[in-house]
Amino acid sequence: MINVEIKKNLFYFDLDVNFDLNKEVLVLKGPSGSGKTTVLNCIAGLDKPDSGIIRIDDEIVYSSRNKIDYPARDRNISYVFQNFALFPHMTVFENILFGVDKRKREDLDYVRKLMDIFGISHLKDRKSNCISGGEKQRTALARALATKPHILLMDEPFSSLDVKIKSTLYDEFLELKNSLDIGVILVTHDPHEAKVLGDRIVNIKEGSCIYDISARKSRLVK
Ligand SMILES: Nc1ncnc2c1ncn2[C@@H]1O[C@H](COP(=O)(O)OP(=O)(O)OP(=O)(O)O)[C@@H](O)[C@H]1O
Repeated sequence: MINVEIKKNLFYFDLDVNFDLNKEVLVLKGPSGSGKTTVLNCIAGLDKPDSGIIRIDDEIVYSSRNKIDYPARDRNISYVFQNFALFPHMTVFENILFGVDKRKREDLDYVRKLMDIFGISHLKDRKSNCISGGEKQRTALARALATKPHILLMDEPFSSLDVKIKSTLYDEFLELKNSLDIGVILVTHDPHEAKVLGDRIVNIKEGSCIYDISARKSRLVK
């Protein structure tokens, strides 16, 4: 589904990562400054590797050798940013509709369904700067899924939330992920979150991948 083999010179070390993603949740875990966000940005087309190749659904979206570099909008990827990046002057509904073809009735119905699933329908007309952290997280996730991406990138989306809200959102996220059948790359510092949500964990240390197959095993034996 996605294959990443990229190198990039960063300030203190070289990023050199190499992994595949299928329809699963792959967790990128590692200390602050180890290169996790840079990897997501390169996959999304918001940053550029120095060399390498990125394939999405068997299509090459980035290749240094062949000088291919698809813009972000053509990669069929959605991105949930750490601070959610909602448009504060827009309502919850307008935020989620952003990027959706509003002329298509089935797409509008899908947006309403997502709002139901995430329990935010009652906030439809509320400005997004007047909702709680957990509600912002749900809105950001609904917005990311509204465009029906093949890949979902999430950069520490739960980090600013309290423990109780986090565990509710973990359950909602896993339920939805199973029904959507998409690939997810989730960046986190939190070992518990990595274990609960990840099918597979890739640790990044100073720009290099260290694989950890234990997470997948522990999920399989449950
Ligand atoms: N455009 C850039 N060019 C060179 N170096 C960069 C660039 N952007 C970030 N860096 C450096 O690359 C390293 C990795 O940064 P990155 O934001 O990817 O780390 P991270 O693992 O996501 O960190 P955090 O968990 O704190 O968000 C840092 O040392 C940073 O200073």
